[in-house]
Amino acid sequence: MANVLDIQGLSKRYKSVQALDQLSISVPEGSIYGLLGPNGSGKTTTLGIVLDVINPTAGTFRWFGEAPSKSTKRRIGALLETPNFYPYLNGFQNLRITADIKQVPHAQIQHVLETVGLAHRQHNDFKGYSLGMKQRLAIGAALLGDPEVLVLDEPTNGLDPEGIAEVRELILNVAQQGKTILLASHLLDEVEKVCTHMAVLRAGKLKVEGPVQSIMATNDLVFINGGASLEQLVQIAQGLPLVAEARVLQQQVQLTLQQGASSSDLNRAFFEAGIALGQLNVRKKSLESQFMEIIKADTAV
Ligand SMILES: Nc1ncnc2c1ncn2[C@@H]1O[C@H](COP(=O)(O)OP(=O)(O)OP(=O)(O)O)[C@@H](O)[C@H]1O
Repeated sequence: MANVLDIQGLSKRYKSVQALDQLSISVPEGSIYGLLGPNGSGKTTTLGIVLDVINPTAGTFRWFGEAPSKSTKRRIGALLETPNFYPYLNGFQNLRITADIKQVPHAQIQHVLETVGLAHRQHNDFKGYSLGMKQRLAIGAALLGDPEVLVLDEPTNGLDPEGIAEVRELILNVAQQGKTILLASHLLDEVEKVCTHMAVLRAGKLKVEGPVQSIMATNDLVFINGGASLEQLVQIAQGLPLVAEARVLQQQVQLTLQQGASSSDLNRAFFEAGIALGQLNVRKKSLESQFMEIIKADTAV
């Protein structure tokens, strides 16, 4: 899979604040790529730089394998801030103004309204739209010009649960049309539910990057018991190189495995230590607990 965006060693300094520090990430074509991090971690700065509204202090980026230019810009649709729609114009009329500004044929408006699920409400005034509808219209404005990539900064911020669900569904629909989506979010849940790939930023530094599935698949929690006392199991586990952490937790032993180690490796290691485990259960850690660990690991350094 080709990358639509390659970022190399990107840094941004605002006086005393290092907003971005040597960020290198790649966004694969067709992915929904989540830039995840707490407030102030550098997400908006990253998006601003790749959209050419913020100048980097150092580093480079390439869109579609090319240096950024007017022609690469035309292939990108972006929503960094909520656009100022006219409250007394309807959805269609508002998009027509955007289409004129972007010099996009009006013929595209209908298709965009259908994509964002507002075709049936296009003749209603913008002021009567729900928050979710307003945000969907804003995404529609970014889709005018039929861009290959859609860049969204915190697309569900400030929405009610219904609006959040609508926007998430829309993001998935747009991705199904073959577009790549790069979004910034501080919501783990959002990235977990919507994204195929992710990068975690903390204080401008990249902490982890990869497919969401593989990031979530690492460091599974394993629960064991039987074959020996809980204390003995912990002691043996702590001596095994494939175990990162072991502790007694409610009549079982909870283990975290080293990256790459599997539960069958663990079973074998116990067997070789003369213990036939009575029970072994694997529980995938939530992205949230992994995220907290990534953040903690950083502050501990
Ligand atoms: N124009 C600016 N002048 C000075 N500092 C800035 C400016 N823009 C951003 N910063 C600082 O750079 C750091 C990164 O900010 P950025 O907005 O990129 O983070 P973010 O992850 O998008 O956070 P948020 O979700 O709060 O917007 C923060 O410490 C922020 O205060």
